[in-house]
Amino acid sequence: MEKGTWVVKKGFAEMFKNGVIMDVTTAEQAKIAEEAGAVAVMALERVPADIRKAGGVARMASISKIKEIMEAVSIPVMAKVRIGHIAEARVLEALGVDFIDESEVLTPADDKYHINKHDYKVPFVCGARNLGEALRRIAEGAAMIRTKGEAGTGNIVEAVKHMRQVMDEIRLVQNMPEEELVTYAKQIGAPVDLVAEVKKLGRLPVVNFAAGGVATPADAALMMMLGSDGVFVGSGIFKSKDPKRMAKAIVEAVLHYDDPEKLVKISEDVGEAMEGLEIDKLDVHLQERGW
Ligand SMILES: O=C(CO)[C@H](O)[C@H](O)COP(=O)(O)O
Repeated sequence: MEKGTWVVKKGFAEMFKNGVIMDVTTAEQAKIAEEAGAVAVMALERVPADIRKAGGVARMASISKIKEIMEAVSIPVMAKVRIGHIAEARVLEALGVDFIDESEVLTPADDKYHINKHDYKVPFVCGARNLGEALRRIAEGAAMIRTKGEAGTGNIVEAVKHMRQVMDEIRLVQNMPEEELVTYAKQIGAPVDLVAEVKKLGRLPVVNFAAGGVATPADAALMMMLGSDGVFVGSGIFKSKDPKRMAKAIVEAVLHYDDPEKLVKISEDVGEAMEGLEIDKLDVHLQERGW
């Protein structure tokens, strides 16, 4: 099958279903993620909790860092670019990463436009807080969506809010009479053909993962219970007391989210979770980036 077609990009994303994608900043962390059963890793300079602490401008990771991670593992390697940074995206595509995350966790490069992702052979994942935002990203060519949550906080409340919002809107569209679709599409700023596809499928046309704030196995299970296709975790693993155990437990929790007895076992002895932050006390809300 020809590389870079819509079918291949979307199908590749579907292979991550029911899995955990872990942010990693070194080869050593990438190996921990792979051994824990992560379906992919996301190479970046710092996990979101440290990006938050450091402040300043957060950019695509250095080439040497991404290469180090690509050489360390055999699972797919994703990497982040700044919103709208078409040059960072071309660099990552040429480098041969498996997936690009056009991410609000990095400082946006363009305050109006996202990347035209149809123009690339490499698939993209993008963040969204509601159905309109998710469908705008898909219209631009995103082959995978992740709800944004509030990355780096260890606080699951925003991830829950965004997943519930997307799921509520999908249910609304499913029950909507055909004649209301055009007006609704206009209201949420989404192409009407994609709104019609959501109505037909009863879900987004691409996989939808949860991200931002997952800090315990129960948080990961919660996102699956709410209808997520899988989970991204960064700070929740590598800012916990015992990343190896936490990583394994989160992978297990995603697989067995509907089995409370198993979740008891999985949640035992994971060590201390990362410290959490209250959303109203934050200086920066990363989720507000993207349009
Ligand atoms: O940025 C991401 C996806 O693009 C991260 O994978 C995710 O949001 C991590 O958040 P956290 O550090 O809160 O787990």
